[in-house]
Amino acid sequence: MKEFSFIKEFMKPLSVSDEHVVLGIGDDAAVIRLGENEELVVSTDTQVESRHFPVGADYALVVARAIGCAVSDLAAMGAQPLGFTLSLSCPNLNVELARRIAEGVAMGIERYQTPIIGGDTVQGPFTISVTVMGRVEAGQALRRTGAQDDDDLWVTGTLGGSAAALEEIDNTDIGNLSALDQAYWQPPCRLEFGQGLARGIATSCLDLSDGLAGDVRHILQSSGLGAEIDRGRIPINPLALGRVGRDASFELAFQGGDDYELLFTAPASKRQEVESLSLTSNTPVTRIGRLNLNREILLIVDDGNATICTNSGYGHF
Ligand SMILES: Nc1ncnc2c1ncn2[C@@H]1O[C@H](COP(=O)(O)OP(=O)(O)O)[C@@H](O)[C@H]1O
Ligand SMILES: Cc1ncc(C[n+]2csc(CCOP(=O)(O)OP(=O)(O)O)c2C)c(N)n1
Ligand SMILES: [Mg+2]
Repeated sequence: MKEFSFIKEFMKPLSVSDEHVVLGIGDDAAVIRLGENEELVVSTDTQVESRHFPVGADYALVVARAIGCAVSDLAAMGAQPLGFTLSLSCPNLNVELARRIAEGVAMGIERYQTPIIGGDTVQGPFTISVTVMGRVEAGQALRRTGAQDDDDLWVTGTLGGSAAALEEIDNTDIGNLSALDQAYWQPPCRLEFGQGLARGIATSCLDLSDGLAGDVRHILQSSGLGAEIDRGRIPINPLALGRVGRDASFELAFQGGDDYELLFTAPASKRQEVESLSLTSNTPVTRIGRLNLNREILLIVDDGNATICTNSGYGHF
């Protein structure tokens, strides 16, 4: 069974909204009402050795990246980070490993502007779980739902760099990462941009972890809409393009995953606001397509020819 069927069919029915739970299972994070004006945003993500990060990688890099991947869900909700907890499972623990973990935590705290507030430490296979908490003004959280017919589809940054780096990750020397390696090890985490989008600009938003081809479907499915994406507009990481060429880098950008950029929708009337937010937050942004009424169908337009995309991005199981 696919992870999304498991979540939808078995877990989601157990989650009910009540006066406190504004948003339960199914989005990048849950939203809990605290008072009149504030909501708590909570999300958890687990990283497993050899599945999410290469065997033998420097643990400082692994831990800092895991924090970034988790905080990225707060960016996708337009939330301001409040803190994170770190649950660690390691086969053994010595002073050297402890130092690497502590260095990674310190890097993550600094890079992603989020304090550590707790965690858990157990023996077992290398696994890291990070739970993040953030705040939004009541009713402001960005969701995967909410896109409207004719909305523009936008993406931040460039795509495919992380997957290209991962194809040849042999160097995890923390002091000597290439610019392409950084695309994998240092998720961009668009916090300021996400918070700006939540101030009435975006109609829906998520962060790209499983690849554009798969993740765009979360927006389409939850709004009952389709989309047309202009293949030539997808912003491919130039270093990935240089390394593997046009077609292969397109595949990495489209379905490689691990980009942690934001994918969002906004009405055409908000184009100027998106552009000026991009400037003030120093976040590159590209308009890659438009939503339409063709239920959940993704069309890729290339030189005037349209093809239906059946690719569904990264999946566990
Ligand atoms: N085992 C689980 N039990 C309950 N909820 C889950 C479980 N696994 C995932 N979810 C929920 O399903 C939704 C989608 O999860 P996921 O695809 O991991 O999102 P993301 O890519 O933002 O991390 C989230 O709301 C998440 O909290
Ligand atoms: C060693 C290694 N191989 C392959 C990948 C590619 N990969 C693994 S999981 C994944 C998807 C994102 O992980 P997931 O647990 O689904 O994160 P979430 O969507 O919950 O944020 C990708 C692209 C990787 N990151 N590391
Ligand atoms: Mg997740």
